[in-house]
Amino acid sequence: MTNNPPAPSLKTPRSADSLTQVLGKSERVRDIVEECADDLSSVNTELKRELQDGDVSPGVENAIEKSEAVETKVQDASEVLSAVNSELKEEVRERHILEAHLLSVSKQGDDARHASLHDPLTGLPNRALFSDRLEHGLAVANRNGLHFSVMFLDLDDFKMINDTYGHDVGDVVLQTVAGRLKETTRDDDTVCRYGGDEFLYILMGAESEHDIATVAEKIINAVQVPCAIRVRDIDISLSINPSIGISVFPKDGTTSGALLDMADKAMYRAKRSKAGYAFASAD
Ligand SMILES: Nc1nc2c(ncn2[C@@H]2O[C@H](COP(=O)(O)OP(=O)(O)OP(=O)(O)O)[C@@H](O)[C@H]2O)c(=O)[nH]1
Repeated sequence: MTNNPPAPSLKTPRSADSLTQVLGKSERVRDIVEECADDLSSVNTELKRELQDGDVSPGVENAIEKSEAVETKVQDASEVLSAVNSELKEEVRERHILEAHLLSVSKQGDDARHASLHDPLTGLPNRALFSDRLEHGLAVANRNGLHFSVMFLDLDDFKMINDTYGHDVGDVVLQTVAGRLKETTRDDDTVCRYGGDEFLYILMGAESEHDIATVAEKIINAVQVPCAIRVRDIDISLSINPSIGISVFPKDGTTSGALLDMADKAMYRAKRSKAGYAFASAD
């Protein structure tokens, strides 16, 4: 039987801060060693003067020689320590640069991830993130026998705002509406910008039509509040109504596609009837 050597364990490299602490300790040791070298040197100088002034025994002469040898060693050690500390200082400097670079790369990764999952105009989750959350919601609801609903919200006559006041004003309206939708969302829920003037909600937990309708009314009331916008130095107030279609899991569908499709159709019914919101129906 052959004994394989144990795999080398990978240790996390020391951080620049931790290396700085080591450097601090090493510099304190170097200071002490330097001090010892200076003390030894002055003692040895004194002893040598005594040696020149008078007779001393061979034993003392021997001791002085040894003491001078120790002085040389301590001085050498102090120089080596200084050189080691200089290298350590350079290491700390490089580690700082490396850490700053890693931080910036990691931030760029976070920013790119955030950008790929959020709508740049409103900051809301985008379609991709919504799909992910919807699939997750389906899995959780399936596993635990829970209910949830999907709301498809489309703004009424939004094109008219763009056509009348310009695209930039339309953008501000979309941002204002998005902010209000976010405010009416609970932590468990998700709201996303699906595209153009369309938004989607996942409403976890609400089971009865009455509860879901209450949330839909709350959303409509929030969106309907007139938007105060300054257009080319003139303050205007723009009102917009949403139409909401609602599908409920598992009654109206058990896949994301089916739930979105049912909510979309219900939204068009709500828009046609100007009812504000409508639940999906089998017809
Ligand atoms: N300002 C702005 N407009 C956008 C943006 N994305 C899409 N739109 C416009 O949003 C409008 C959406 O129009 P529709 O939903 O088809 O029409 P609508 O006027 O809302 O009519 P209904 O939905 O039938 O009530 C179009 O004019 C698009 O050009 C955007 O990011 N900013």
